Amino acid sequence: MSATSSSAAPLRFGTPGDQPIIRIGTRGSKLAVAQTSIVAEDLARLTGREFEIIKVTTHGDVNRASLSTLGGQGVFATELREALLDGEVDIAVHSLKDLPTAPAPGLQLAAHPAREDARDAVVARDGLDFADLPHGAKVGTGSPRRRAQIRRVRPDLELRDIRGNVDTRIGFVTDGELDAVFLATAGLNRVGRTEVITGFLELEDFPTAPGQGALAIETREGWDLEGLRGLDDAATRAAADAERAILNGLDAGCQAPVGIHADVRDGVLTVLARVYGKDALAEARGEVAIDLEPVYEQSLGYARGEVAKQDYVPARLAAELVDSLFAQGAGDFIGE
Ligand SMILES: NCc1[nH]cc(CCC(=O)O)c1CC(=O)O
Repeated sequence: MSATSSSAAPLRFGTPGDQPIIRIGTRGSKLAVAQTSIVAEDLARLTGREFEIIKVTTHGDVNRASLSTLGGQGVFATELREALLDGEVDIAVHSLKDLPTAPAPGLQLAAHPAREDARDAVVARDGLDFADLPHGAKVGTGSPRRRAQIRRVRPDLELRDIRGNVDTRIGFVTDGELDAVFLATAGLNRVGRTEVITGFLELEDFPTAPGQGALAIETREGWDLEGLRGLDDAATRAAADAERAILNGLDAGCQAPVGIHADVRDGVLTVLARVYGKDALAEARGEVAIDLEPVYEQSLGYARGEVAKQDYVPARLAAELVDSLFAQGAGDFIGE
């Protein structure tokens, strides 16, 4: 049984009708509730139904240990998935980057809304951009990927392992303890804190975590809702599938020192993947023309194991890149 709680004033969206309210599960953090509210508003508009947000407390929220010691894998997703399977909620909204790549039996990834900005943001004192940080500045991040990327370009910076929600991390800078922290731009935008951003880490040098900036709408397998597909963005889905197929192919979790970013522009899927070792780097990039129309149906079949890797363009490109990364020693870096 997962811990669910509803606040005094229920969070409802849409107009009450004859049909039952649809319950949307989410983590209780400000970011989770903010992004789930955006989804609920869109769903109300697309389906004409009424929705209520149910907060589910997850292991990742209760345990305040550093994510690197927690191990990462699914700490935020497991209880939400249990609530879905138990029928306590009908829909779960996840940050895609926190969702394990292994398929969850009995559940389906029903939609990926259009992705937000995938870049990491710099939040620094005095409006400083990354390049302006003085020699030896104290910077905080709990992410092994961000640590590796920063170490490569600015070995002079003093790295501190921090974690906590968006407000906590911004607080390290505003209270003067650190010179800068790094957060997902998407999260800052969704909670309405865009104004704290003092710079961006561009994806070319700082490819982010697979799925960063994207959301996943999960439901019980076979559960369908008229209009739900209207929320799905084919380009986001293709990019997300490619990124997650690489993570899965590397046998790496969301805490691995891996940066992967894919996007679709003008009918071309471009994927960049980097695996960071102590002193070395494995990099692979690829491009392929993609027809987004069939991606939706194919992607659902691919998730169920009914569409083979070699028949699904994003997965095929991902498999090629994984081979190349392993040939460059990525397997050793992941274990380091
Ligand atoms: N690991 C926590 C987490 N999960 C999703 C986001 C941001 C929103 C997103 O990437 O969609 C964050 C915070 C962060 O990394 O700054």
